[in-house]
Amino acid sequence: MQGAGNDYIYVNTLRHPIADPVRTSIKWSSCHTGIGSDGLVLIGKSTKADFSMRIFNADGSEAMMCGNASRCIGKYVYDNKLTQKEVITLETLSGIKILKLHTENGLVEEVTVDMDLPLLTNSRQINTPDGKMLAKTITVDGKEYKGTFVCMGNPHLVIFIDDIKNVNLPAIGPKLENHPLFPERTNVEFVEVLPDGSLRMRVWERGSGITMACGTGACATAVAAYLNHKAGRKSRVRMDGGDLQVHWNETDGHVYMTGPAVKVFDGEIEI
Ligand SMILES: N[C@@H](CCC[C@H](N)C(=O)O)C(=O)O
Repeated sequence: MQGAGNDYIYVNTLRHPIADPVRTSIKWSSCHTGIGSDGLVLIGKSTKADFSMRIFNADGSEAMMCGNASRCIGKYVYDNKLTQKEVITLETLSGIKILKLHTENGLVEEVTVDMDLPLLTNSRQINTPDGKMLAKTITVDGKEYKGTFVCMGNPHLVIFIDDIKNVNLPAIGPKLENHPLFPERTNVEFVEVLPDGSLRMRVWERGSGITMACGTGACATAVAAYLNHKAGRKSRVRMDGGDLQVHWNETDGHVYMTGPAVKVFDGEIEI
C-alpha cells in the first residue's frame, strides 16, 4: 500500500505472524532482491485499541510512529472487512491514535489521523546534549543549517530554505540523520514556502533514506512552519508523492493529518 507515495508492505499478523520483522523488513524492502518498499508494517491485535501497528524501516530499525502507514491501516482493516467502524483506534509505540475513515462506494479513500500533541522539548527519542530543542544551528561540512526539532512520536529536524531545488538530499540527508546531536538518529525535512502558502517538503527518512512522502514529517513541517511564522494552523504539505493536509488545532493542541491511502496489490510470498 502507499500513502502519498510512501510505500510499505503490510502484513495482517492476525493471520500471518512474522517471527523476525527486522530481518524480513530488510529482505523484502530491497528493490532488486526483495519486493521493494520503504519498509514493513505489521497489523496486529491489541488489548487497548481496535488494532495495533508496528513499523520497520527498510534498514530493519523499528520506529515509534508512521503517519502514512496509519492511514493505510485504516483502509486495510475497513476494506478487508476486519471492522465496520469508521472511527478506529490504533495502538502504536507512541500511544493510541484515532483514525477517521472517509469512504466512497464502501471503500476508504482518505483518512484523518489524530496524531496527538507534537513534542517540542527534549524527548526520549531526541537526546540533545543541552536538553533544549526547537531552533538549533547545525554545521555540516562547513555549512550551517538552522533546524526546528519536532517530535511527532518520532523525531524530525525541519529546515526551511529558499529554494528546494538547491538541496542535495542524498548527500546531506545521511549526514544530518546521523549527526552526533541525535544519538537515536533523526528524520530530516527540507521545506520551501511556496507563493500560495503551501509547504513544499522533501524528506530524508531515518532508516529508509529518500521517500516520496512522510506523514509524521508533514505534521512536523506544519508545526515548525507555524512556530516559525511561515504558515497558519492549517497547511498543505506538498511532497514528491502527493499532498497532505495538516491542521494543528488550537483548541486541543492535537495535530490532525488528512490524506489518501491506496492499495497497490495483494501478494503472497513464501518465508
Ligand atoms: N514514513 C513514516 C515515518 C516512518 C518512520 C521514520 N522513518 C522513523 O524512523 O522515525 C511516516 O509517514 O510518518
